[in-house]
Amino acid sequence: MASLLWGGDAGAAESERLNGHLSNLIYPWKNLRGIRSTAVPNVDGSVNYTEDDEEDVVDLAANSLLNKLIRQSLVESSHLVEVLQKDPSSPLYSVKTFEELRLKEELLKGIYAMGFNRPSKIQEMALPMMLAHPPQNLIAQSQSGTGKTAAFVLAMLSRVNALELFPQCLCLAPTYELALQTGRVVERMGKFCVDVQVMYAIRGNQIPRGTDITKQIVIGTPGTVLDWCFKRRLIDLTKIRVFVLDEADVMIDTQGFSDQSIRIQRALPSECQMLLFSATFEDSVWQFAERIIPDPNVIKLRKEELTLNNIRQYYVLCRDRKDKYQALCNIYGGITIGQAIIFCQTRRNAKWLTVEMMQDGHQVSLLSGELTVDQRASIIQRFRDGKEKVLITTNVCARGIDVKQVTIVVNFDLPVNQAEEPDYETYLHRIGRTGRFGKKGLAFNMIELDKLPLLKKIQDHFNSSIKQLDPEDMDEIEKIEY
Ligand SMILES: Nc1ncnc2c1ncn2[C@@H]1O[C@H](COP(=O)(O)OP(=O)(O)OP(=O)(O)O)[C@@H](O)[C@H]1O
Repeated sequence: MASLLWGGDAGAAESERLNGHLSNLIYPWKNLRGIRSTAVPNVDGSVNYTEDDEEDVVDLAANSLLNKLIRQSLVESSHLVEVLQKDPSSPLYSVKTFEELRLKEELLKGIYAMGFNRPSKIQEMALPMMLAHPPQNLIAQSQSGTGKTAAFVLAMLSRVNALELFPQCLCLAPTYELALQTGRVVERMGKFCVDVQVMYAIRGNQIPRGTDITKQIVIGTPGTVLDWCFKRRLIDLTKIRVFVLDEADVMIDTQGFSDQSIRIQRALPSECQMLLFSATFEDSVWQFAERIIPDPNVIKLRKEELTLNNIRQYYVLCRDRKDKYQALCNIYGGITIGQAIIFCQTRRNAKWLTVEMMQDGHQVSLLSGELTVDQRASIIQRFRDGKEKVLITTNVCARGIDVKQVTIVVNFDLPVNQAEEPDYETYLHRIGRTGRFGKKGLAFNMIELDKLPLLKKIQDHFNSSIKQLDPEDMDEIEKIEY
């Protein structure tokens, strides 16, 4: 199957250029929220940076892309899938194999070529609903990595008619890069569906006026899709059979996207199948989902809860950051550390610490918000491969990054919110583990005396004990095991 931005070799070349763009990880996320660009420490420990005390803003779209780039396999869950049917009296089907879905031969081949043996938990329930006749609408929510994209790509590919040369499936994504990622899944899964083609309705894809779009699947961002449908009349929405709204939680976070998506949805024919996916399900997502998906079935897979139960937590009282660093060195000298993640509240502290540690000969890498998503992905990959033993980071890494292999987490600064109150959720995300893995861990909090009340609040909030550690008492440090 081919993917074209617009027909002919020129289109293919352009597609390649955009895809290449993505793999070279050169995305200007840093500019999205007005964050200044600063340099990363050099290998020799020297550093050229503009010092800033900025905290990294968590960018949902960037995080989502990062998750996709670093994901290595399906995220399993021990929870049951919850299903809410539009018509509770109709039978509920679930499948344990892809064969049961009676897919086209070439599609089944594509699925197996991707290495999928059986449907994921959410796919077991979602696929029969999505492929049912007559088509059913669906709202599905499950954590990132549980197989949602693969599910709706399968639905789109199974519903297109390759012989009809006009857009039949329309998928909205919150960013250009996320649209390209979904397109890649369509290309891989549809590898043997030779006559099915994808087109990207994204900024920068200039289509001459009067062009007849012959590709069956269009993936794009709401603004450009709106433009192509209403202003330029390149897409006839009345012919769309499957409408997918992906990453709804990220979508509603971007101003204007909800309204644009709703405008597009309103112009679709009533028999068009409408599907909405989201990794999280706050009330705002739910309200949006209900506005845009009529008569939906709903599927939810709850996320594994994080717990502090298996984590031994310590705190060390320090005078200033130099003192914190000294305490860190003592801990480092006293216990055998495999790999550790150290969290700092500001980029400035993270950079300072990186330089100090490098100068002391540690293998350290720095992950912070000024890096492009691709650079972040490659730093995380290197860390996972054990190329660096310590990852120093800001809040940009607190969530969504799988730190299973890391047994030591250091809060070089306690996470606080803008009101200077403890940020409990971030604390939990930094050091918590899913109880299911039952893995043990150690957490060290470096705090100045005036931050002690914050620590106390964290302790009370989680009803867990955080023990004081004397950084000078090497005997005590050496007794710590994990
Ligand atoms: N049935 C399956 N068997 C094995 N691997 C699968 C299966 N379904 C999906 N995967 C793989 O698991 C990973 C996560 O799947 P997918 O991207 O579809 O999840 P997602 O829920 O859409 O995540 P996100 O919300 O981040 O997009 C991908 O690498 C995908 O190729």
